[in-house]
Amino acid sequence: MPAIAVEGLRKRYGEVRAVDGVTFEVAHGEFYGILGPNGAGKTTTLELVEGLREPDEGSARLLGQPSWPRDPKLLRRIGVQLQASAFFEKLTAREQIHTFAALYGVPAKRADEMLETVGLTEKAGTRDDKLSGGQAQRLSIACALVHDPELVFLDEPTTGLDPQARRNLWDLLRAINAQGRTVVLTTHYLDEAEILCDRVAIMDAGRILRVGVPSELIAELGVKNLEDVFLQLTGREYRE
Ligand SMILES: Nc1ncnc2c1ncn2[C@@H]1O[C@H](COP(=O)(O)OP(=O)(O)OP(=O)(O)O)[C@@H](O)[C@H]1O
Repeated sequence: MPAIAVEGLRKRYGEVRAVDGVTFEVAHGEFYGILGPNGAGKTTTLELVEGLREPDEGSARLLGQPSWPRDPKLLRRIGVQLQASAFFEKLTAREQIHTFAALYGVPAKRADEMLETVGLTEKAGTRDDKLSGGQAQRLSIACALVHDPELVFLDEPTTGLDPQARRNLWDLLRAINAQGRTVVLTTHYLDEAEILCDRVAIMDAGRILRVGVPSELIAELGVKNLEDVFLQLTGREYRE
């Protein structure tokens, strides 16, 4: 049984087919990337898969269970990185993660360990609005991991970070995956997907154009990188 099985997902917003018949599977322990330009439908796909939105059609199963309608027992087993804007207001980094831990019934000690894992122990007493972009991203990842989920979903985790902060976050994401967790991320950085992901699904206009191992896709199409793969598949230059 795959960790994630998605079948025929569709979601429309008025005339816009944000997700237009998406099917894919993710194996246990896989690092899977959903990539595509702005507006491709990555975020909507992820929200449907996570069970945060109701699909118009199709279904997603996580660890063998349907993600919609939501089931608290299943939610306990998945971690969703929320945007920093979803933090509780005016709390310090430590207070944020302790609050998440308390909601999940996780001991405070575990919350402190997660702060250490993401390298934020020194910033534990800093209020969320005083953290840098990279620190806030790491705190949101720590909050998503505090209850030790088997599946981790990250929506554009490195957007807006400087190159060094991006690399640090890549190390953290690799470590999370190396612990045996299944990781799904969306990104519009093709270089990031090429470096991190075991397999990628390339999305455009609500559809998955191709799924594969980055190096195999590049070799198959006889091109240099994933940007060229996108160009070959769509006939358009990839623009962030
Ligand atoms: N709540 C909404 N109401 C109306 N239209 C929406 C809504 N959410 C997304 N859309 C539209 O659906 C399409 C897909 O959006 P989505 O955010 O899923 O793409 P994305 O690939 O994640 O893009 P980005 O990288 O910009 O976040 C876009 O055309 C977007 O404008």
